[in-house]
Amino acid sequence: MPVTAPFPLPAAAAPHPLLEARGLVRRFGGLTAVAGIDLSIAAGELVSVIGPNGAGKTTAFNLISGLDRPDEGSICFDGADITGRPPEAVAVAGLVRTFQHGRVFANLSVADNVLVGAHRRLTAVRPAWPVVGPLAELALALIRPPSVKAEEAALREEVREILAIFGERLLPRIDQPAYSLSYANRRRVEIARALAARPKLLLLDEPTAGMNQTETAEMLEIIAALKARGQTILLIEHKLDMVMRLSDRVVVLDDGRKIAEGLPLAVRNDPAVIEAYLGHGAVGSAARAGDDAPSAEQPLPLSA
Ligand SMILES: Nc1ncnc2c1ncn2[C@@H]1O[C@H](COP(=O)(O)OP(=O)(O)OP(=O)(O)O)[C@@H](O)[C@H]1O
Repeated sequence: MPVTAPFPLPAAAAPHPLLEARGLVRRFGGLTAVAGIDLSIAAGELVSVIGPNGAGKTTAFNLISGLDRPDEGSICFDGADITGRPPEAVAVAGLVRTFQHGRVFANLSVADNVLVGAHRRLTAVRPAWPVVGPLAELALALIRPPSVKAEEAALREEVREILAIFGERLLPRIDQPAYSLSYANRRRVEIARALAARPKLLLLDEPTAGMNQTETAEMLEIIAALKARGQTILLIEHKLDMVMRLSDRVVVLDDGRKIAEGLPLAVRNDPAVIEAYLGHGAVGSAARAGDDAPSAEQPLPLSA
């Protein structure tokens, strides 16, 4: 499914890497969920984070996106220190995420859900006046002068372009409330909303969780097309086929630590990675059987 929308991507102002997290630590009581992780991503890269259940992937995402604060470590994004900053500020900086289980505004239409993502980009209806700004915004929203109407019309057109990325999945439902959508469509709407913010870095937390094979294949094509037009993406994904096909680089977490990082095939064949998924015995028996590692036809048994 081709990405037809030509809407522009924001340019990253910073020298590479776009994101650089160093020494991230997050403890929950006696449990260290993230135990000193470094993670970087350059503009235009697609990096996947994989690892067994409980490895610390979502916790790391929460730290990077401002949903949670690290106990130790620093996060630099596009040249600015965003460590411990709230999610709204991180999103304004250009780092936008989606969630493992998909979050949409159930009573808003598909179009309005996506428009919410573009809210920060409004200028005509959001005068940057101190103190009276919010009141002026309310007045402008009620009066709707031509400048506000023109901005809204342009954004609504952009929403259509973004929805077109998902083929016929969302466009015919543009005015339907999100609660009436299928699970897979709600997840697509969430990604569309993230794209409406024109993120410099898009964090996708298991975008195909709960999707069937056809839906997963479609999502793979969409992510590949986003990548092809230069979108920088950090992806958590359990489906290894997808990871292998999409990633420039793969980071493997286990027990809160980074145990491997590199090109997809190298990571897949890394004994430490195989061990993390299969345990010592499985690596031993694979070697005895003459296999160095699970092959592309015999993927690591990542959980769905
Ligand atoms: N808020 C929390 N309070 C206590 N423990 C937590 C909290 N959030 C995560 N954990 C624990 O931290 C560890 C890492 O969890 P996390 O969700 O980051 O793993 P994950 O790699 O994303 O797993 P999955 O693939 O199952 O989503 C787990 O042991 C989890 O139970």
